[in-house]
Amino acid sequence: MSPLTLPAPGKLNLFLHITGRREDGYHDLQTVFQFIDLCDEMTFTLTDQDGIQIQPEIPGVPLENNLIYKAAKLLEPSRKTPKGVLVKLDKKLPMGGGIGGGSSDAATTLLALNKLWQCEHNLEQLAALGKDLGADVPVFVLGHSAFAEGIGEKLTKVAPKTPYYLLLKPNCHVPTVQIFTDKHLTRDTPAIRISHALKLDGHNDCLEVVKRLYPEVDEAMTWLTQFGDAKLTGTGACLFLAFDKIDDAERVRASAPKKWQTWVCRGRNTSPTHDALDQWIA
Ligand SMILES: C[C@@](CO)(OP(=O)(O)O)[C@H](O)COP(=O)(O)OP(=O)(O)OC[C@H]1O[C@@H](n2ccc(N)nc2=O)[C@H](O)[C@@H]1O
Ligand SMILES: Nc1ncnc2c1ncn2[C@@H]1O[C@H](COP(=O)(O)OP(=O)(O)O)[C@@H](O)[C@H]1O
Repeated sequence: MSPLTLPAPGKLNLFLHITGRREDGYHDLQTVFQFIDLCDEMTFTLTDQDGIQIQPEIPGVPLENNLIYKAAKLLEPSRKTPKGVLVKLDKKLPMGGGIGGGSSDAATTLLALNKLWQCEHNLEQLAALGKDLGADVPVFVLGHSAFAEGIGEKLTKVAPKTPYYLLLKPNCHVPTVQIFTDKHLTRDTPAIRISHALKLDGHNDCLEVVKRLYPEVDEAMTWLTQFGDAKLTGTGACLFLAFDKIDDAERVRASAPKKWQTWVCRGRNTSPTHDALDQWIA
């Protein structure tokens, strides 16, 4: 069987409203997830030797903690072949930036190995398997932009506009749990109806807490806001600003302070992983 190469896209939270807190500490939220065409690239090759290998190692992430490894382990019991797998990872998505690279790698692994190992799960089964790896895994598995509710698990397909985005990463890593446990986080944004999700100019309830804890995010937000309605994705640290024209996005990018990593990318309402998988011939 030929190797399978797939992109694993990042995502943006076009807004993120926190509408409540549950007894188990998890938060009720409402958000719109949209994919971007900035992607990790993953190549899956079946091996005669049993086992799951990942190359290169992600610095600071032991093999057993790598979400690719965890996703592969979840599928091992249902594989119809004794073969192992070698996963080559070309990491392009910044880690811990709120663009979901780890979750996307995990989802892409589930989709790829479901084919290569002939596990024969449908997308709903794969999404259910993946959700314990991270709240964002199901949306990547299902492969369509979505309005999410509950703790992020109730997904309804939506198709927001697909502008160009200038994506900016301040030089800090924001742990999701730190933001969700901060006493200053507001948790009382009134719930909206899905019919308002794409009309309303939503906000990100995590922003004020993230800016307070990470002055560099505050500084980057102040800089990007000069050019328009900049937003934080997820719990940060990445910020983004939408543009109709790629040239405008590139112009602002060229003027960004060099201490920050920046990208120009485009919103996508279907996952590039699914598009590539549909074209794959074994
Ligand atoms: C809130 C989002 C929006 O996209 O943030 P980002 O991670 O993308 O920044 C995600 O859903 C996060 O997904 P993920 O990072 O996979 O979170 P998980 O591993 O499921 O949870 C990490 C921690 O965040 C908190 N958490 C997460 C989701 C939620 N609805 N309520 C919470 O309180 C919990 O403390 C949990 O232990
Ligand atoms: N394959 C992977 N890619 C990225 N991060 C991973 C991976 N496996 C485990 N991780 C861990 O997950 C953390 C969150 O990663 P990521 O999904 O990129 O961030 P976020 O949820 O903020 O978008 C990383 O800091 C890293 O420790």
